[in-house]
Amino acid sequence: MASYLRHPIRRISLLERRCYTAKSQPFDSIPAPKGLPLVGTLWDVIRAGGVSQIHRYIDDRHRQLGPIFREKLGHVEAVWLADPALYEQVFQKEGTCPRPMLPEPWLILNKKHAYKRGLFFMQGEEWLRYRKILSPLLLKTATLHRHIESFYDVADRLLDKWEHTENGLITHLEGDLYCYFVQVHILVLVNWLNQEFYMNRNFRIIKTKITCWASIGSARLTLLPPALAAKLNLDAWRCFEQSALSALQLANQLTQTCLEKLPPQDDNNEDDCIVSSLRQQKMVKSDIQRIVADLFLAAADTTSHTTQWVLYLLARHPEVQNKIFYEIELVQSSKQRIGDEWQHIPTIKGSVKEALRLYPVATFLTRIMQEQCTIGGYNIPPDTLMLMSAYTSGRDERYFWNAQDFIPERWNRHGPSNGGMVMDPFASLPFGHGRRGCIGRRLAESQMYILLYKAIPRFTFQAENHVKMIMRLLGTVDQPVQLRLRTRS
Ligand code: HEM
Repeated sequence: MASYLRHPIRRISLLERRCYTAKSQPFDSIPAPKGLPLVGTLWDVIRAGGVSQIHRYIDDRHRQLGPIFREKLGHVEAVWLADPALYEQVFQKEGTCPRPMLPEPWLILNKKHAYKRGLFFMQGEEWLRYRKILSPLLLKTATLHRHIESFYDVADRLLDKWEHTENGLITHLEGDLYCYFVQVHILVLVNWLNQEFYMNRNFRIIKTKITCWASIGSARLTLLPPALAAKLNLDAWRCFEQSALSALQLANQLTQTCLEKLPPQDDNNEDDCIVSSLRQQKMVKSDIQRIVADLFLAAADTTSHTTQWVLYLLARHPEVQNKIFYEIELVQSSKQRIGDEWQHIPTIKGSVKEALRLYPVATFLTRIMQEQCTIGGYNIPPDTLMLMSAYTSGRDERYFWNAQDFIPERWNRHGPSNGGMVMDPFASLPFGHGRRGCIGRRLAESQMYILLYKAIPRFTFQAENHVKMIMRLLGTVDQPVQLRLRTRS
């Protein structure tokens, strides 16, 4: 907050917004920091705390250089944006098959090991074809509602486990949530979950280690040209390669096991789960496998880290927990219960939105412009990488009243006290936007709402420590969150 007040990001006037499209200055005139010969601004990054603090580093740059600047970080040159009007321009010009930035270490790895990957790694016509098949399946509410009872069941098991922790202290929140979200995604994707999986504690332990290695490995790689690191087989590359291969192997094994457990193809059973729907589309098994394996990887990390932030914020705000508790009581006492009450708790929805605004797991949205265009009044050549700084715009006072504070009510459109608390919702885009926006958004939101809907009536949460955000591929906590829970009487 203090840093914001000292150096507010320059405001973009209405006139300037209009001018963005009217005139175009050369690319080289985009503000840029002064760097040293050869190493550029590398020392600045290291001084600021390295790649794990990159969100803060970029935040400071925006205060210094404004809502648009260009900078080469490591081997990647990009134009950085922190303004909803500029985001809008990027999405307007992203084309029919938008190109996000694919992490280079993963591209090298895919090529080296001849891995064909899922939707996120696809481009052009191939991406468009699979996206058209997957979008309606993942957005279909029937797919979700079919599993509600099972979701409740998985949530109850996690909460039962928490109820029996010693002194009510949850010490492995990240691992517990990861396991929970893998289980609910298995239900949706392959409609199979049994005792064997609940018992597979190894999965959680292995995965926790893998996430950690993969993050450390690729974080170290981002300052090194990955192609060079791979060619020289440097320690950082080997670390990344080992952990990434283990993660892929695990996701593939899981998908393979799930495919084997699936009942034989039944033409009348198309809505049962995503995999059987894909089989209905006559998709070959190897394609189903790579797509579903990548969905597991994309789904479990993002939802578990976000839920960790939500629980942490709620634990710091007992008054919000109580508000949710009373909203749930109210909905449950209503005579018009229809079984989807979990969808109608405004403070749960607001809490998830606030956690994603303050701690967006996808801290930067990326697009590679395919044609020459004008953004922010500057000429942008084809193949320029645009990085949208979600962390910075989500905490900007111009778009959110008391932007540094956790205020779930600000998102309640029908509430009495939200007037003027969200000036521009486009400044917080935690699921991205446009044609390549997150395909799992509805699924992720529902699963997070259901867990909170089950948890808050049972417990109150209290945070035993303070955590900060660091980048480990995703925006996550710098140390394990220690939650103490008490059973509500
Ligand atoms: C809190 C949870 C989640 C967050 C914050 C999140 C965020 C994002 C973001 C920011 C993108 C890039 C969007 C863009 O560039 O415009 C994305 C893409 C994607 N997400 Fe999610 N996601 C979440 C959960 C999920 C889940 C549950 C799934 C799968 C079931 C999923 C699957 C994907 C896939 C496949 C893509 C690539 C889409 C494409 O390229 O067409 N995500 N997500």
